[in-house]
Formats: sequence, structure tokens, C-alpha cells
Amino acid sequence: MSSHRVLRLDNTIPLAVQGYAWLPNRHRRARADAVPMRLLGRPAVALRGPEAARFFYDERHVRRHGAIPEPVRSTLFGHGAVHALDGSAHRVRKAMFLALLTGGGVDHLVVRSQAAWDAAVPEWADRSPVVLFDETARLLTRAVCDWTGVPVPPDDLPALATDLIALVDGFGTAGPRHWRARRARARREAWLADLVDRVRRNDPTASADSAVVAVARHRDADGAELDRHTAAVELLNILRPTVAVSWFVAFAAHALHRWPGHRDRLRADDPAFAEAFTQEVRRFYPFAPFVGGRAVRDLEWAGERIPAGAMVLLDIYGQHHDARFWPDPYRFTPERFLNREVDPYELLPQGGGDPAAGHRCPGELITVALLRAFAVRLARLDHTLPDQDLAIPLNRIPTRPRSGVLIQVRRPG
Ligand code: HEM
Repeated sequence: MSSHRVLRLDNTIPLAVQGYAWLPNRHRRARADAVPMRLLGRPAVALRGPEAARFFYDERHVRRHGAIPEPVRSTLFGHGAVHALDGSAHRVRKAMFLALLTGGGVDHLVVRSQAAWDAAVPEWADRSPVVLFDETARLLTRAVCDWTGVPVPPDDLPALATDLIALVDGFGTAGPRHWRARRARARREAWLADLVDRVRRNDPTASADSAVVAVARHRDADGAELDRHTAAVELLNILRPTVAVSWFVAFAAHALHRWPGHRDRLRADDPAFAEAFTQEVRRFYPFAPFVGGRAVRDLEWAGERIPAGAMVLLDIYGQHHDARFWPDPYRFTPERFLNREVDPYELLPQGGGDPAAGHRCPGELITVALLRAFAVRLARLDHTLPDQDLAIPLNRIPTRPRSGVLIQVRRPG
């Protein structure tokens, strides 16, 4: 057992400097799956591996209340969001998301998004070269707003897409990106809270089976409706992450450029391979670096003491590149997912465990379906990549290819 009394330097600055490499470096240096440290002035322990994930996603060990730093709440998730709830309050709110995001209605979102992509291709050819990341964000913004019943005037659509991207882009930095994200959140929460008011006054244009109505009418564990602000926060928690699938689409384009051999199998509409390619994009590329909570009581894991109230971090990026779980982890190999059952604690791009019982992302079905559909379309798209900077800097959270993936599209037919 290592002593938790030794002086530990705060790791906030190494996190800011090293980004995705920070926790993997700490784990490598300590040669351990549990590494004690200090973060944001508090004791913290970083965990890694499927067994650690099983421990982390047990509410008897780790809870979320008070775990999410204010700068992340004010940009990425919003105040009062499901992400920071525990126990029955969490389960009742989460059930609302699961009903909206895992039912038959998901197909409609995917069909809308595919249609938007197909309609955009000739227009991309006319405007080429275009930035794939930006174009995907705009078409997903249109599709998810139509799907959820959020009315957006066409001339506000580019600004809305920019705001939704900003919310994700600004959570992990203290610089101008962060302040852009805060402003975007204030603007869009106010706008959606007004929409919630209109829906509650029985706006005749709101469709009864839309997500907007479901969120406006949802009752929490205490039997009360969400206040208008929290309802707006949760609506944004559907719009914002759907548009964030653009990050994975940019990564898929990067993979197809770097390893063009995968194109033929994707083009051939082999569903098993398309699924495997999608999973490998989610494993290989850096997006969510880690998740965090707080120890409910004094705990111990892998011989490391975790004092009550300490931050507990689960190293997603490190686990996805650990050779014990993923042989040759720095090779992009979709085939590793063929004929393999994936344990719910092994592959964690959107968290682990059971989404109904814990905090695992309820939007995983949507993410995988959209990414698979767009990966196949990308493989079939007649395009080239002009000279550009495709580097993916690991010290930037969240990162993406620097150019956003500039593509030169040839008109179909
Ligand atoms: C772009 C791809 C996505 C990534 C990388 C992603 C990642 C994540 C991660 C890491 C978590 C936290 C898991 C945890 O705290 O243990 C999460 C939670 C969540 N995600 Fe996603 N997500 C994505 C897409 C989506 C989509 C498409 C939706 C909805 C349409 C969504 C809605 C949510 C919600 C509501 C939560 C909170 C769940 C809870 O606290 O119980 N996400 N996501």
C-alpha cells in the first residue's frame, strides 16, 4: 500500500500541459492501475482497466455530486444537468433520456441525417474544398433540431452549429475558447428556456411526441416539473452531443485517409465491418479523456487507499491504449472488433456499465448509428484531401485534426 501522506504536487498544470497523455504517463511511471495525486487542490486517485471501471461505476463507491468542476458545468454540461445527479434523482432523470434516445425514434434521426448528407454532397462539390468537420456539424444541427422539435430559422443555423461546437470545444481550457463556450451556453440556454415556456403554454406548433415536449413535461423524482432553466440545460444535453459526433466523423475521415485499405470493405456495405470500423474509431482516437466522481467513503482499490471525498478519475484514453486489453493498441485495426463481444467496462468512449443504472452515455446508440452511416458515405464519397495540417495534437482537449479535414469533392455521376 502506498502512503497517502507523502507531499503530492498538484496535477492541474500537468493536465493542462500534457492533455490526453497526462494520465497514461502517470500510470506508466507508477506501473500501477491506481495512482494517487492531487488535482484542483484536492486528493485524487486515477484508475485504469476494466476492473477499475467496474469499481468506478458502482454507486456504493463513487458518486457525481460535487465532482464536476464549475468551468466544466458552465460550458459542457450546464448547471443542474443529469451528469451531476446520484441515486433515485439520477435514475428518474436518466429514464427520460433513455426513453428519448434509445427508442424506435432514433431511426428517424439517422434517416434525416443521412438525407442531409446526401443533399449536401453536390453542394460541397460546388464549394470545394470544404471543411468536413464544419459541414457535418451544420447538417447534424439541422437534423437534431428537426428531430427534437426545436424550431431554428435557417439563417440562425450556422450560428447555432458554431455555438453547439463551442460548448464542447471550450470545456478543457482556460483561454478564449472557454469564454466563447460560456457565452454560447448563456445564449442558448436563454433561447431554449423561452421555447420551454411556449411549449408549457401549449404552443400548437409543438408536436406531442417530440423531445421538446417530453423534456418540458418531464417530472423529476420529487414529482415536480424541471424549472425552465434545467429543462433548457437538458435539451442542450441532447442537441450538443449529437452535433459532437462531428468529432468522430473527422476522425473517421482521418483514418480512411491514413489507412485507405479499409475503404473497399466499407464501400461494399459489409455491416459487420462497418460496425467494427466505427468501434475502432471510438477506441483509437482521443475524445473524452477521462471521467470523474468522488469517493462516497474511505475506499481501497488495487492496494491504494482512496479517502472519502477524494476525486476518482477513470482514464479512458489510457485504457483504450493499454496493450493488456488491446494488443498492438497504436495500430488502427477494425478487425479486432470482428467476432468479439465487447464487455461493457472494456470500451469506454462514452462511459461504461449499464446506462440505466449509472452514468454511461444514453446517446451511444445514436452515436454509433450516425458514425457508421457517415463512415460508409465517406468511403463512397468521390473526394481527395488537398495539402493540409492533419496533425491531432494530444495536448489539446478536446482535440481533432487541425485542419478539420479539408476535402475536395467531385460531383456525383
Ligand atoms: C459524440 C459522441 C459522444 C461522446 C464521446 C459521449 C461521451 C459521453 C461520456 C464520456 C459521458 C459520461 C459518462 C460518465 O459520466 O460516466 C456521457 C454522458 C452523457 N451523454 Fe454522451 N457522448 C456522445 C454522444 C451523446 C449523444 C448523441 C447524446 C444524446 C443525444 C448524449 C447524451 C449524454 C447524456 C445525457 C449524458 C449524461 C448521462 C448521465 O449522467 O447519466 N451523448 N457521454
